Parts: sequence; C-alpha cells; structure tokens
Amino acid sequence: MEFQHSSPAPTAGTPTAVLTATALVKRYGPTTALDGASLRVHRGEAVAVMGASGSGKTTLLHCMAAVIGPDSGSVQLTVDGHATEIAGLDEEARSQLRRTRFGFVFQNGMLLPELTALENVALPLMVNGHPRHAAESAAAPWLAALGLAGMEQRRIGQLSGGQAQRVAIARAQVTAAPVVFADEPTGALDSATSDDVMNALLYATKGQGRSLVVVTHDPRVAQRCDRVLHMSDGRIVREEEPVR
Ligand SMILES: Nc1ncnc2c1ncn2[C@@H]1O[C@H](COP(=O)(O)OP(=O)(O)OP(=O)(O)O)[C@@H](O)[C@H]1O
Repeated sequence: MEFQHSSPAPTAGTPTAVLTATALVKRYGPTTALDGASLRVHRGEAVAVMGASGSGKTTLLHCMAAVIGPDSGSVQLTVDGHATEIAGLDEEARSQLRRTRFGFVFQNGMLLPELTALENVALPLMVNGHPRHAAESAAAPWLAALGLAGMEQRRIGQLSGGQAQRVAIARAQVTAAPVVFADEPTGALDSATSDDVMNALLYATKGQGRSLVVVTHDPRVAQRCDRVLHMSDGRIVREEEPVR
C-alpha cells in the first residue's frame, strides 16, 4: 500500500522540521492578514492553528502550502534532508509542489461530484501522470483503510458527509505527501462524525509518519493534536501542548 513508503516517525527528542515559516507578511490592500507569523512543523506531528475569525489562519495555511506567496518572509520545506525555499516560487513551481509534496482536506471536501469515490481518490495520481489503472489500484487500499471498502463506485452525492470527508482524506494521502493541510475539516459535521473523521485524519497522517497542519475553530479537534498554535492579528501569539 502507498503508505508503506512513507517516512518513519521522528525519534523522540530530535524533532525534524519539515516546514519552517519565518516572519511571514501578507497584505490584501489595507488589510494585513499576516504580520510576521513564524512557526515550525515537525515531521510526523499534528499541529492545530486556532484563533478568532480574521486572525489570519487560512492565509497562513495558504502561504505554508504554496497556494499563495507571502509579500515577505520565508517558508522552508525540508524533505529527505533536502531544504527548499518555497515562498518566492512562481505559480507553476508552486502548483507542482502542491501536487507532489502536499495533501489538502477542506471543510466541504472539494470532491468532484460527477466522479466515483475511487476516481476522486485516484485523481491526484492521474494528474501526476500515473495511468488510470495504476492510480485506481493505489487508491483502493486507502479507501479501505479509511473504512470505505465497498463504496468505491459510489458517487459523492451517494455518501454521507462523514464518508465524503473520509474520501477527501484518502485523496490527500494517495500521493504519499509528507505534509497534509486541513482547513476546518470537520466544520460541517456533527460531533460524533467529527470524531470519526479526526481519527481517520490522524491515522492517515501522523499515523504514517506524515505531518498534519489543521486550521480549526473546534477545541475538540485541536485537543487531538500534538501542539496548538493560537493566532491573533496575523501572528502566532501562544502555543500549548494539549494534556490528554
Ligand atoms: N483574498 C483576500 N482579499 C482580501 N482580503 C483578504 C483575502 N483573504 C483574506 N483576507 C483578509 O485577511 C484577513 C485574514 O483572513 P483569513 O481568512 O486568513 O482569516 P481566518 O483566521 O482564516 O478567518 P476565519 O476563521 O473567519 O476563516 C481578514 O481580514 C480577511 O478579510
């Protein structure tokens, strides 16, 4: 299965940074969305980003994930001992990075309704040039691992909200991306389903030695992560490690 190829978890006491953001600034006209935000994400850890509406969480996630470039500051991605500065890349290079190094899970899944569950999960591999049969063969074990065996041929509208979100999680894993970004992944779900989806998300990321960065308003989701970073006015102002 795809996740057998993933990196091992970091050894205790020597956390390795996979993403290091330093002094990120991003302005939209008169609005300063990021005002010197800095953080590190270590290999194999789950980090929650919390904060009031408008504090800059999504903008931070988008800068870290090469969705947008910051106006200034640095984002360093380190994979297999090789560090790359990604903050200044052009759109084409950012797009390639997103397809190969990052996975994404959003609140509404962002799945293609006209495709089946299996096709949705296989899609990132096909976009990266894998033939359909190979892509679907790699995708199917992920659906099974996330409790969706037998549902491969259903279209997204024939799944519950929690099932659809698990398809989105499978899709974010199938390229073995070292970092997965999730923006309010449980925002549209009831609390029991939210717990299931969070279990699936942690299993598919941290459980495979990958890193997870999750933006959330839900303290229950944050509580499940290794570290919780609090944002205010475009900066990280506080960090805590939830007691479990
Ligand atoms: N594309 C954009 N154009 C203009 N302003 C933007 C844009 N994106 C974000 N902003 C502004 O930047 C600030 C930070 O927005 P951001 O979405 O990062 O906050 P957030 O903490 O994720 O908020 P929420 O919890 O409501 O999603 C806000 O004032 C927002 O209005």
